[in-house]
Amino acid sequence: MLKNYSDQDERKLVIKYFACIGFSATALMGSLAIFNQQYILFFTLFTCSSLFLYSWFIHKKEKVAASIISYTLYTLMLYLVLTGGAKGTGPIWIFIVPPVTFFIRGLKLGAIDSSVFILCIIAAFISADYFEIYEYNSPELVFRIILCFFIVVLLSGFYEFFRESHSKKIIALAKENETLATKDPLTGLPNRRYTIDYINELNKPKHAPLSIVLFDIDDFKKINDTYGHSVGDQALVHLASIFTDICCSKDIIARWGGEEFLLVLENTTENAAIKIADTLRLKIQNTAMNIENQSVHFTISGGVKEISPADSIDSAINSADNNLYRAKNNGKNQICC
Ligand SMILES: Nc1nc2c(ncn2[C@@H]2O[C@H](COP(=O)(O)OP(=O)(O)OP(=O)(O)O)[C@@H](O)[C@H]2O)c(=O)[nH]1
Repeated sequence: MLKNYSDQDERKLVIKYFACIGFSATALMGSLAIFNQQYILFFTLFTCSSLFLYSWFIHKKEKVAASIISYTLYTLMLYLVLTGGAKGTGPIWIFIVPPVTFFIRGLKLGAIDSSVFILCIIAAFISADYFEIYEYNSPELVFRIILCFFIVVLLSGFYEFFRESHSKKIIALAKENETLATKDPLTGLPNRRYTIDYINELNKPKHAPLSIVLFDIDDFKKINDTYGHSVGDQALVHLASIFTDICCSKDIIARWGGEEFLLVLENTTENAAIKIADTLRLKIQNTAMNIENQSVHFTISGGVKEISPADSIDSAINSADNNLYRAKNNGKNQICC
């Protein structure tokens, strides 16, 4: 049950933030346009403002919201370049495009959009002149605006590239830390800390009855003493793999510590848990491990306890431990409840 790490939530927030800014800015500029009796400009800004507002209300499909914001912005910018905007100041707004595009569309789509947008901007400047829509008096200024825009695209692209790679490194580190904190490094099974949290989470009426089985390998000290600690480690890995093979995907088998394993069974009564534990016990007894060309058989003992949502987890584990103790005292290789 590893967490799903991504920077998707941050990106959603940035999309909402841009939708809000886009709405406010275009609404304000629209008000100025109507004040200056520029009705076409007012209508264009009012339409853009509505689209920004609409994208703010899109909660689940953030890619759709990002596309609406981007394409609304591109269209508005092209319109401003083509018509000159208010008194020829239209083109200065195009510098908003690169950071917004890279922030909300990501590096790849941002780079594609920015490249296409530069070509469209050049075409818009040429068309404004060719179709006599607006006359830009200084070709040098137009050239410098385009050049400067290109530099801002490069800088925004670099920034997004470093931001994305840094974010990927942090996500990988967080995943690695979570694995280290929740898994036993030898067997790869969940560790005690993770399992306690898991049982607490699971101990709810909808999963009841919940049963646990605490297993302990019989006479494991002999394995270490006879073959050495590293063979003992291999034996633990061997037994862990038998446990995982037999358990259902919804059950969890954890390394509880040393040579102890804990099985957690949701919606399972004590009687059913005993049967499952006995199946595991027999499987382990009958599956030999090859150690130094000898077939070595292991046996396990287990203590079962059914937990109800009102029970404390600590006392349930203590009861399972007491039952395991009885299984050991009764001659090992058995399950007690
Ligand atoms: N190789 C290895 N041995 C471990 C590990 N953790 C615990 N052990 C060994 O497990 C053994 C447990 O010994 P005991 O508590 O005496 O239990 P036992 O020999 O299994 O006897 P019973 O529990 O009475 O059946 C000790 O020798 C520990 O060193 C581990 O991670 N690797």
